[in-house]
Amino acid sequence: MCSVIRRTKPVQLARALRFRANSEGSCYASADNRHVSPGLRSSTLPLSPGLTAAVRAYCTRMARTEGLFFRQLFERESCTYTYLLADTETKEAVLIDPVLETLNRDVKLVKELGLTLTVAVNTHCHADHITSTGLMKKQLFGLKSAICKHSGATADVLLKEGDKITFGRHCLVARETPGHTDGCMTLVTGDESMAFTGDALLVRGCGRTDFQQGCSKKLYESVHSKIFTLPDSCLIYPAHDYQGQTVSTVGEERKFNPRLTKTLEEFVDIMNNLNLPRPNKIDFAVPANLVCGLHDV
Ligand SMILES: N[C@@H](CCC(=O)N[C@@H](CSS)C(=O)NCC(=O)O)C(=O)O
Repeated sequence: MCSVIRRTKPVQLARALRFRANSEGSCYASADNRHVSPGLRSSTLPLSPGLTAAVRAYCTRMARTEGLFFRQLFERESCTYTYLLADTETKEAVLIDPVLETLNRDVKLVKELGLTLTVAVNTHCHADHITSTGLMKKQLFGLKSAICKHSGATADVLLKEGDKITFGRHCLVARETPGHTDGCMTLVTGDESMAFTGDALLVRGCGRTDFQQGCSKKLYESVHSKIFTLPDSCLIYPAHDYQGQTVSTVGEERKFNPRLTKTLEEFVDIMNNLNLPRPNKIDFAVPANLVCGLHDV
């Protein structure tokens, strides 16, 4: 941590982070906000240039792309991150991996911000929670659902390698990253500054490969060829985190990921011995997600 941050008391840092969020509208301390007083008012807080720079460096959840609104949202039961991106001028927006439990929160936010949500995309057919894309389409006129064509799921848009989801002046480019499931995609911003990796790559981890067409060899190849080839500075935004980590970078994961820095053989061995319990909701989440979450609604 840089020296300016080290000298800053936690409450000052929290205020500073919220100030940046309010003034730029492109930063949101989602998971950390759970520990910040909701009544904290920060709009009058002056920031020295040094602190501004430090906060910028610290708060990597800020979009670095001019005119790109970005917000990371959290669903606590499944520890899923949902991401809202929008063009600050045209207000066209895209939502990544929305969860049924937080449907109302997300719809309310989109409406409050005056955004036109054009696409709600799932990075894959999730096994641990039900997507809200189907129900959200009933609430937001014109919204289209999207998922990878190899997922086996129905959606308005079936994506394949290289397809672009455009919103205003920005876009997300689909990279197929199978291994956790056959239909996993990583969505990369047009300038390669951010990658939404779903369950292919997690912060210091990766998705499990023991169900839903999981294949550890495929996952290793996907991450190395489609994610680790992005610039080192590219921010990694995963679909889940179980330890409160919110973001990483390609450079960090290439160096420090305890699984993917290993050889293929060692990786396969690690993945074969994770011994994780089955996700609690898998038996009804998968069939529901194959139809955008509308199964038996
Ligand atoms: N306990 C949770 C499921 C936790 C889990 O298995 N997470 C998946 C991603 S969601 S299918 C995973 O790949 N984890 C990798 C890891 O190393 O933890 C539940 O019951 O839902």
